[in-house]
Amino acid sequence: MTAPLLTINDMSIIFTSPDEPDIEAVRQVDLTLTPGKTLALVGESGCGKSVTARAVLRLLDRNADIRTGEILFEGEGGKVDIARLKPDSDAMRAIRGAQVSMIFQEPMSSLSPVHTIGDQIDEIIILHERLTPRQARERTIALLDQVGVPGARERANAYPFELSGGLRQRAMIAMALACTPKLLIADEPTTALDVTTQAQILDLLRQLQDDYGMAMLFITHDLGVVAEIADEIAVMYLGDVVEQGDVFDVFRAPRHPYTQALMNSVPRLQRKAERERLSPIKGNVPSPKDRPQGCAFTSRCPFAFEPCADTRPARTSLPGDHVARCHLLTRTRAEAMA
Ligand SMILES: Nc1ncnc2c1ncn2[C@@H]1O[C@H](COP(=O)(O)OP(=O)(O)OP(=O)(O)O)[C@@H](O)[C@H]1O
Repeated sequence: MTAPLLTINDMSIIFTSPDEPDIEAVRQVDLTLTPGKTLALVGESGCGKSVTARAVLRLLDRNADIRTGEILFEGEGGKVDIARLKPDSDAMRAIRGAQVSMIFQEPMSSLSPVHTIGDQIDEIIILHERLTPRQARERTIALLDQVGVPGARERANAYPFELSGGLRQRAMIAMALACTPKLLIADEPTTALDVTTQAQILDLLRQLQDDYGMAMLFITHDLGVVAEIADEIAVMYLGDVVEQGDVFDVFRAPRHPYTQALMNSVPRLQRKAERERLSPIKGNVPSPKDRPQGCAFTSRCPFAFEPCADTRPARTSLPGDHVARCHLLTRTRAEAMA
């Protein structure tokens, strides 16, 4: 078995504000990322996916605090706990952008509008690898070519606004790969693209992962994308990872009512009968300020029973590496009512 590249243990992230109670946006999360594998982080808006990913790069807002836990990274200089590094330290800068990089839904959040894409990629290469400008440019052209930018040598001189959305996304991926990262974090990178371009970008990421052997943390709310790209899945709800495991195991037999509800709310085009039974999840995700003391999903769960509102379910191990947090896995409803 390949050794993990990044292990998050028991990580809780709190947002503080002078006039409001603290918000626990991420609660005791455990995740493992392995070289060559993709972990999809899934859940509705506001459940803590981006906060979890940004913690790995120490790119959290100033009012955030990693209150508990560790983020163990097998870096170039040996194992380091990212949770203990200062966000602006040299050690963190050596990891961010070089060993771990990130791509976003909106390429313009990482591309500068006033520099050519070639200049921007050259700059990163020169910063981290001490090549000459000429060598860096050759590397940039090779990267743009590898990510499928046609006419890479000429396109390197283009400004982002001169490229289509799909090409901009490819340029951002080239930039993220400039220092051959060990981990690529992808935050909804295909959400804003049309389906054809989305499929091409997913293919590209899979191909690059094969070429570079990097681990990937892929944030999405789209289970179709998970099926395309992921090896493992972690389902988040209101800051909790409620279920995680091998994609095949979780898709075949989801054990948490939230995962089940998410899957029932996705249309499967090839199965008309199932589409007719499509059921959206009732209600809305509560604000983290109103989080139930027990299971985060209690207020929307059709199976909630006596312990759910007050007692947080433990992580229950299921066959394989499948884990879920639900009282139904340890007690049946009938038992609890007896
Ligand atoms: N600076 C902040 N101060 C207070 N709360 C914050 C701050 N940043 C994020 N949060 C809260 O943390 C929670 C998790 O947010 P996060 O952005 O991780 O959700 P998400 O699952 O990535 O959602 P989306 O899919 O919409 O990006 C949300 O309730 C959000 O309001």
